[in-house]
Amino acid sequence: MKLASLKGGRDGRLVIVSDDLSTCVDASAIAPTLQAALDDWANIAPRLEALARDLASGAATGQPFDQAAAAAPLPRAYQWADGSAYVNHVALVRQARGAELPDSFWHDPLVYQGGSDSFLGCRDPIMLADEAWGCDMEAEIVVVTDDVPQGVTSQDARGLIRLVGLVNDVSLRNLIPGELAKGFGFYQSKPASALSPVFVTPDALGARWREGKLHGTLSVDLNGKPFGRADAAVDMTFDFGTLIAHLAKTRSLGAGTIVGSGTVSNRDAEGGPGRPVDDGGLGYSCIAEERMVQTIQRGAPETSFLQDGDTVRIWMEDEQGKPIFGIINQRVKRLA
Ligand SMILES: O=C(O)/C=C/C(=O)CC(=O)CC(=O)O
Repeated sequence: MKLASLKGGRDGRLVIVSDDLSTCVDASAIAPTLQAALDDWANIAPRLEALARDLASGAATGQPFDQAAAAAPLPRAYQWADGSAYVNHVALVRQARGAELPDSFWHDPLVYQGGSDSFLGCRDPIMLADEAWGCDMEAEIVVVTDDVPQGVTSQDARGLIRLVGLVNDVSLRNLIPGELAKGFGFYQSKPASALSPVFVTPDALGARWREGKLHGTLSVDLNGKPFGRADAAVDMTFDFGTLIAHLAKTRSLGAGTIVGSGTVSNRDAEGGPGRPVDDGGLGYSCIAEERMVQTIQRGAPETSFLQDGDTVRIWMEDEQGKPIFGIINQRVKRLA
């Protein structure tokens, strides 16, 4: 089942979207918002599934689904906890700012809590006040949990994942070093993130969803050119079950918690940090990685961070080449 929230009010209006994303049907008579559905998932989900079957069979009349009219599936959420499960990414961004990579990062997940009071829709602009802040995209996978009990095992946590989607976890690279040095973690360096227009239940992902990971190429284009083609399941050191168990070690998690994978990042076939797509590699899911590789190879970064007017496109295709979660397609806009 695929779910979205059409823009309207603070929390949007819940719709069920057809598999091919062409049509949707209002589900607000069952649950007005996605959060309301998650709050009572065991009872609500079977009713939503029945409506999804009616949409697929034609028994329910759909309307055209316009991704541009979609808010984030959860326009605001009780919690957004972003992991950093691709240690290749952490190694490169740390190298870029001269910070060490502790060995513990290979067995103890790194997580921060991001702002969840306003997620951007998939076509909302990235409002940037100052290009000197070093604006970067980070293409990631997210899952949404049901209620998670404190102390859950990673195996049980996998069974509490209700939805899967994509995020652009926008980062301001040049604010990060000073902010992390203060000791309380990210705040100003993590502006609003954008979510994919559609979230999908794990069962509807078939074989792409296994062992707590999403399998498939996460495509990232920068200004219309291929920039990243990494596989989301490859080099993911911590699966989502492990990330959730880490989050719930000392407290329970409320239904609707969004958990991020961290920037998807693959090493290249020779074990190196990766090559650009136009050089035959899998590219990068953020600009900071490419800049670091350029610095290693040629002594200085060449690719600019995001400027006014730049566009970022993030999506994952199914076997027929159709976007599974819709497309995040954002333009950077100077904040006047
Ligand atoms: O350590 C840094 O300089 C920056 C790290 C990130 O941006 C981490 C993050 O958001 C999680 C991730 O994408 O892996």
